[in-house]
Amino acid sequence: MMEILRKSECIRKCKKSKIGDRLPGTSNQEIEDLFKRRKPYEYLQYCYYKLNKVTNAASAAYTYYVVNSDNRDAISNIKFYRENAGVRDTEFIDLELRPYKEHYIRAMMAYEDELWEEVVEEIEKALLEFYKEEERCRAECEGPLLTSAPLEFVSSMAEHYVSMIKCQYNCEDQLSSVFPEDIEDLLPEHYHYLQYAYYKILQADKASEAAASFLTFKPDDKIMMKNKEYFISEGYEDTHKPRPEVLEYVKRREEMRKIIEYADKHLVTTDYSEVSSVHDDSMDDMYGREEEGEDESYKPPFEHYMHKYEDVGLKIIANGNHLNGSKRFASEGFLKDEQCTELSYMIEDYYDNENGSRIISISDIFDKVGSKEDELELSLRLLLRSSELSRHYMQKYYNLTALYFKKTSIVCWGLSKESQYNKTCLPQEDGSCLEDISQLPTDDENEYMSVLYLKDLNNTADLYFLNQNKTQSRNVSSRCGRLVGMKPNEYHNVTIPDIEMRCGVVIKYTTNKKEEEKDYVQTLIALQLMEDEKMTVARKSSEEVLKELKKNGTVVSMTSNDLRDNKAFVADGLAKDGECEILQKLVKLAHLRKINKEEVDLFLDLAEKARLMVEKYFNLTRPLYFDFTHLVCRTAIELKSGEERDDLSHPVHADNCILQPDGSCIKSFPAFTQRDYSAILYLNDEFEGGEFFFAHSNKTEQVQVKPRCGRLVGFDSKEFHGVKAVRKGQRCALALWFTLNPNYKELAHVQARKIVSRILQGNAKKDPLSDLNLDQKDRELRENNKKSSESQMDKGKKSKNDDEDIEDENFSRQREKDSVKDDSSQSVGESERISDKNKLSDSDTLKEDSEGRISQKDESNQKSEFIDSKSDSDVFRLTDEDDLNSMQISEIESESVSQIDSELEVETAGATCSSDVDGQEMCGLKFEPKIDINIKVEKAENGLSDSSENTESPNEKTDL
Ligand SMILES: O=C(O)CCC(=O)C(=O)O
Ligand SMILES: [Fe+2]
Repeated sequence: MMEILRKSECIRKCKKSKIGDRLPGTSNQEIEDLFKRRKPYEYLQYCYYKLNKVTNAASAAYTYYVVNSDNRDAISNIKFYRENAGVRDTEFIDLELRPYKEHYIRAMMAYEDELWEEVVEEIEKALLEFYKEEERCRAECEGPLLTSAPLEFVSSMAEHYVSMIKCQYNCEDQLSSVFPEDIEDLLPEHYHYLQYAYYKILQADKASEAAASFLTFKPDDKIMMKNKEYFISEGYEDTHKPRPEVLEYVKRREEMRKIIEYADKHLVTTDYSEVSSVHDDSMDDMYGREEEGEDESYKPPFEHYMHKYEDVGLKIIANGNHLNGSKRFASEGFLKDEQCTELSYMIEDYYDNENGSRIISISDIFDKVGSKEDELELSLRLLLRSSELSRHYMQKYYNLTALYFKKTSIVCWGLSKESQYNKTCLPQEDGSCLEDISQLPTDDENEYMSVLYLKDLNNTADLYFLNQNKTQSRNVSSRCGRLVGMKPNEYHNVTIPDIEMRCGVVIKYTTNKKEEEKDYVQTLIALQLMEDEKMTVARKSSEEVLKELKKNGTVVSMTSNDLRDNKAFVADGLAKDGECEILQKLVKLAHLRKINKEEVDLFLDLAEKARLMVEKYFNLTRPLYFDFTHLVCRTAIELKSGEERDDLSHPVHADNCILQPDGSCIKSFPAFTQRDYSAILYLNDEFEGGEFFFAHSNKTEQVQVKPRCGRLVGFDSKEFHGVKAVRKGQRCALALWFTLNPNYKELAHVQARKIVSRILQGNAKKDPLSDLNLDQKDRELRENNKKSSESQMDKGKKSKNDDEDIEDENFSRQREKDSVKDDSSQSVGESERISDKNKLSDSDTLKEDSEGRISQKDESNQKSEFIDSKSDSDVFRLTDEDDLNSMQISEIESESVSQIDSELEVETAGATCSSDVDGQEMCGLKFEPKIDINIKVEKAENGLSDSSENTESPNEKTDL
């Protein structure tokens, strides 16, 4: 077969040099995805229903529900079949549940109950079935191939063969979907369980064999290596041998992998839009290229991690095979447009060096921060966050155990034209020039390098990678958020653009801790010190605000004790009725682009009060920062008379981790791990439903809180909670997420505060955002901002009683066992990426979180994914420049209240349809089995909306 692949490669080369590359073909991906999502069952259940075959319909509906448990129709259909069609629980059968899954699930349950014999029995059965299923899957790959373009015989064969192998290789991943999510390393996991269960039932020989089998899949697993030592020391060396089926399986996969790798390297069809071959070389390096000094031992771990990153928007667009060298890749999705702009601003006032490049180090930037207002500081923090994300990604991509920053800088080319005239300069990504490509440093095996581009330059300033002979190059264009990874000694050149500058964050990394960049670490420390200083000043004014709150009747009405020991509290009276009304209008008016400064000021003021309450109640020793703030109103869609809903508007989730089916919550990428505390300030109670509740890890309800104007619920972001559906009326709330990590400070918040303070002080400019980045203005603003935060704090004070001291006791009354977590080690930016795609394993959590981190252009999608589709939501956030700019308009237009009210009426009355994820309009829901709408309630087998412990709304009992 290898011979055929080689021949095919040869024919392609010939054709390509004469005729050019063939166009990319159409893919079956969409259809495959639909099947993966079990879409046909949705139709099937409807057809069965129409044919009056209710039990079959129920099973089809259930099969669909298993992987679409967020889907509104899937849920209401199950409910319908159970409650209206009398289908019993036992009759809901997952038609896709294969025996290997069933046994595996049973084994998991037995494991929970520590029934070791049963674990062994079930896992052994699961294994048998798994191998059978895997074989079946491979056999199915041998079907006909839908080729995209007519090929000659040899190439057809090669293409067919390779796609078959790829399909077969994929079988393991396909089978790894056991629950709705994939289980990574499902097959090895079997042996892990087996090893433990055999050990528990004192069959150490079998346990030792299972351990050896597991290690065949994962030879570096530390725990299992320890176990191995144990078994050997206990005299089970003889039995420490992998099972034959394991050896066979692993060997087969390795062979398949090699073929795929070869094919990817030599039979690749170029994607014109992303990576293109610039000048094709002659035929002479056609064979034996693998011997050309490329590191054959290197295998990018695409299989697991990299796919996970793709799911959250970090997508590999070219790997080493596409780029002429094994240790090169290009991925994208690392920065949003506005973040690129933000980072590009930072480098404007620096100078070029004699090469014509501009190299700005982290410490250069930090030096400027000292004398500037917050924006530069926040941009620097963004730089640190995105560098951290790049580091994290590089480490995973190259499968390294540790990777440290060695040199971090922003490098730009093209501001000065000098280098253009300097013919001896071969510009490099790190800002240096080579006279000759052979001058490249020799490989330092500890060193890696990445470039994160900040500009979209349409093929005018590409990076060219050369092959070992320097005869053939591949290029990657500069695009905002695109990351290129390489070894620093890779042969490459940069093209300098004609008119614009070409900028990227260039990082050199090292696997050697001793070489870690001091500047980077020192900058982090210095930023922290700055923070501490600022906080000392801020503390003073915060005491004032808290006093004021107390005086105005804000009370902590429920503490952790009243909230089933959740690390949480409820406070009342934080906002007055009039204030709640103003904020509700703000949501509507932002929508209509008519907001004014007082409203935004109030928004900021209340957000700040909420922040202080949380800080105070939890007795935090470190400051809390706004991570994300938004105002959201949900309007229920009218149901027909007789219709009821008992589902959830926000499914049970935690705000900073991903709730797993087993009740654990994974606090790691890609969750919003930086979020430490959450708070919701409610603005009204003229609606039905919409109760907030804390929940157990199994998603059942613990205790409810009924929203009302001025009521604040504050809690540790790790607490499980949810929101019941809004059945009637409109529910408005200000939702706030806080972080202890200043690197996640919300830039928009700082900017908005600045703009408002300027306007409030009568300094209004025509375009308040236009000069935010100018030094001089910044200095001026800094002063204003200081004053304004004080003035904001004083706002609304009528009389001041300095003798009245805050009773700290009430705030700190519920001092929790849990200490405040330090998340500063979390890699940044990660979560921002997630938001863009809503694709995590536990979609509930993501949906919640996703709202927080989206760029404006994504918002329409995001909103519709996130919201309860039986309600319509309006959102106001500070991240929209247009909204902030429109404050100017409202100053001039100055709306009358009656006008505003009539607009509101019109809007609310019209809000009876909502968009689903695909943007389709859905109106008038009926209780008939349906397809294509989303909502979330409990799994069918747990009983729908099984809310157990409803409590009354809380009483006011503790005085501030
Ligand atoms: O609106 C609420 O009461 C809570 C919302 C929430 O939990 C969230 O957005 O994460
Ligand atoms: Fe939440």
